Amino acid sequence: MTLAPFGARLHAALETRGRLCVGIDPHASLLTAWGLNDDLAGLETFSRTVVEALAGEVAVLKPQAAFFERFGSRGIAVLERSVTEAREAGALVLMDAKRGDIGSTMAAYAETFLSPDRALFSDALTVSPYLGFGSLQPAVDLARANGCGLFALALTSNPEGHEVQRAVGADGVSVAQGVLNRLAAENKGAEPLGSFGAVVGATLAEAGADLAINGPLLAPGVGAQGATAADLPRVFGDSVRNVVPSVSRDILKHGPSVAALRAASARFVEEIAAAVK
Ligand SMILES: O=C(O)c1cc(=O)[nH]c(=O)n1[C@@H]1O[C@H](COP(=O)(O)O)[C@@H](O)[C@H]1O
Repeated sequence: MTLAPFGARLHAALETRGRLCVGIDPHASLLTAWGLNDDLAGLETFSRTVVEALAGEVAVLKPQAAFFERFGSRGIAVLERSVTEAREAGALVLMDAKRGDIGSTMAAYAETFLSPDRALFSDALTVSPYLGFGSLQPAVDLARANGCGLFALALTSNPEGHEVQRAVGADGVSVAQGVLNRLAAENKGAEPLGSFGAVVGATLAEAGADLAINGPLLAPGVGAQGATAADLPRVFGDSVRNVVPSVSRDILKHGPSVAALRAASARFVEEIAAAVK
C-alpha cells in the first residue's frame, strides 16, 4: 500500500487530533518515578503504557531511539513493537534517531527507517544535515518515494547549537538558513504542506531566520527545557501555523496512569491551540 505524502498525512492528523507531538523518552529517572526498574522489563512497560495512553489520541509520537538502544538488541525490539503498535493505533511515528552520514551510509539509515518492509519503518525520521544537506539525498529520495517525512536539525533547542547553526558563510547566509532554504526547495509546490520539516527549538529567544519552508516545524523545548506554548508566536512569527510542538518529560512525568497521561497531553493541546490561532 502506498502512503499519501507525509506532509498531507501530518496536516490531517494535526487538524483532527490537535497540534502536538509527544516524545517517548524512557529516561532512567522516569522509569524509577513510575515505580519501574531501569531494565528491559521497565522499558517495555513504560513504552507500552505510553503507546496505550496516547497513540489513539495525539497526532505524532516521537520515540527517542537513544533510550531504547541503551538496552541493546532487546531494547531495539521494544522500539520496533512500540512503532508498530503506535502506527496501528493511528499515531504518526516520528523516529528520533538524528541520523546523518556520508551519502552511501545515509542510504542504509534511510532503508532502516523509511522502507515499509523494515521492522523500524516509521512515518518520519529526524536527520542531522551537518555532513552537508546533500549527504541526506538518499533519505530525501526514499522518504518521497514511500510517503515519509524528514525533520532536519536547523536551530536546535540546546544553547550549544548556536555556535554551529548561527555561523555565517562567505555568502552571508547562516548555516541554519542554508538548511532551511534546502528544505524549502524540497517542499516547493507541495500542498497542503511539504514533507520535509525543520527542527527549530521553542526555547530560542528569536528564530532570526526565515522559517517559511512550506513544511512542518518541529518545536522541541516546550516543558522541561523551559519554553511554553505562549512562546511559540514570538519564536515562529507567521510560520507558527506550521509548528508542531514536541513535549516529552513534561507529559511523561504524569505516568504511569493512562488517564493522567491523556489529561496532560490534552492540556498541552488546548494551551497550544489557544496560543497558535
Ligand atoms: O529532534 C528533536 O526532537 C530534538 C531537537 C532539539 O533541538 N532538541 C530536543 O530536545 N530534541 C529532542 O526532543 C526531546 C525533548 O525532551 P523534553 O525536554 O523532555 O521535552 C528529546 O528527545 C530531545 O532529544
